[in-house]
Amino acid sequence: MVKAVVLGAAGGIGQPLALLLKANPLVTELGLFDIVNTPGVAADLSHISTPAKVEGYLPPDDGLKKALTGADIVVIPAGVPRKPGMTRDDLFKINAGIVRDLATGIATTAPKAFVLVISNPVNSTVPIVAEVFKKHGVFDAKRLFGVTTLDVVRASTFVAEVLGDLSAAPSVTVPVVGGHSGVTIIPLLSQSSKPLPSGFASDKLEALTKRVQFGGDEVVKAKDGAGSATLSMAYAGAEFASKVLRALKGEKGIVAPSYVHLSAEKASGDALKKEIGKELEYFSAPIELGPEGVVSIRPLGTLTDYEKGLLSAAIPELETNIEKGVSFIGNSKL
Ligand SMILES: NC(=O)C1=CN([C@@H]2O[C@H](COP(=O)(O)OP(=O)(O)OC[C@H]3O[C@@H](n4cnc5c(N)ncnc54)[C@H](O)[C@@H]3O)[C@@H](O)[C@H]2O)C=CC1
Ligand SMILES: O=C([O-])CC(=O)C(=O)O
Repeated sequence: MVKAVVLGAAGGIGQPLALLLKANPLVTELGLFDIVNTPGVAADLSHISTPAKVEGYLPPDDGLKKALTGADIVVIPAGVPRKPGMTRDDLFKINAGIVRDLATGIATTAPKAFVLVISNPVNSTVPIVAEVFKKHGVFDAKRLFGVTTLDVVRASTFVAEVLGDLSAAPSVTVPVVGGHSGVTIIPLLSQSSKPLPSGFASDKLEALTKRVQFGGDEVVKAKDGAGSATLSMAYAGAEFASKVLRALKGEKGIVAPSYVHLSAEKASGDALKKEIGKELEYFSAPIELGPEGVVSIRPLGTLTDYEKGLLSAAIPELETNIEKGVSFIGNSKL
């Protein structure tokens, strides 16, 4: 029996993500929470002929607590999306408080659940969840994940496009490490499972790297005020959730990049800090998953000089984003 819960389930990401979780045969119960519209979304999904029993909850009558009771995995896409001209950090003002309050609900009702944070800015919202959990004495770094899968999905697609064979996209794997905003997104294209064409020019490599780093902006611009990536994010979120669930069920050797606290597995986390050359608390790297969550954090491996430059450029912004999330909770009473 597996209960999955989506917080922000009526939104642009929440609805298609809930659909994909309803379609996942590993899920037997699906709890949907939002401040609006969840009864309708739940009624609609409940007619789909898959195992999951679906319930929708709203804030009155302890809806958050009811949604979270018995949760094994909680996915959080609640919060406002970007409009053209905004950075992800501009969302902090509104989303930090939303994520803090939802994290408080999880800490008190489902402290053992795996928590997958989608709400932006991920580089700061994951530390917010961790700090809330620490205040409640329930923080387990192995179970907290910032969802960076969309960067990986984009890298696979864009590399396949460069190779002129979109049908290769599902089998192209590119480690994307660092964080989830602009220059903190570091695609390690030299490690693509399908190499780029030999003699791939450096200006093309730079353009491809930038496309992965700023793929979110491409969608924000195209949607022209109507929000940011929702469908590709729902796909990516469901992919990552499915890997976490398969690992929970005992499948071995599942690896997926995610933004985690580097204490999640001490030896490999410390080794990664050495590779990065900085005492960062959080970083996105390929993670081996198991029934208890993080089993180990994989090393970055050999970086090209260009990728080393990307890493150096990412570190100051990551540090600032992490500190912003940590100090938001700071000494505040919850
Ligand atoms: N990690 C990633 O790769 C990505 C993250 N995002 C982020 O995901 C978030 C959601 O994006 P969209 O779904 O497009 O936005 P949206 O506005 O369509 O949906 C957000 C939903 O959250 C709900 N919500 C607001 N406050 C809430 C609360 N206190 N409790 C529960 N639900 C609440 C809203 O009612 C709405 O239904 C944004 O912060 C966006 O930046 C978006 C794409 C990719
Ligand atoms: O760009 C945004 O604001 C949404 C997001 O995180 C992405 O699409 O990667």
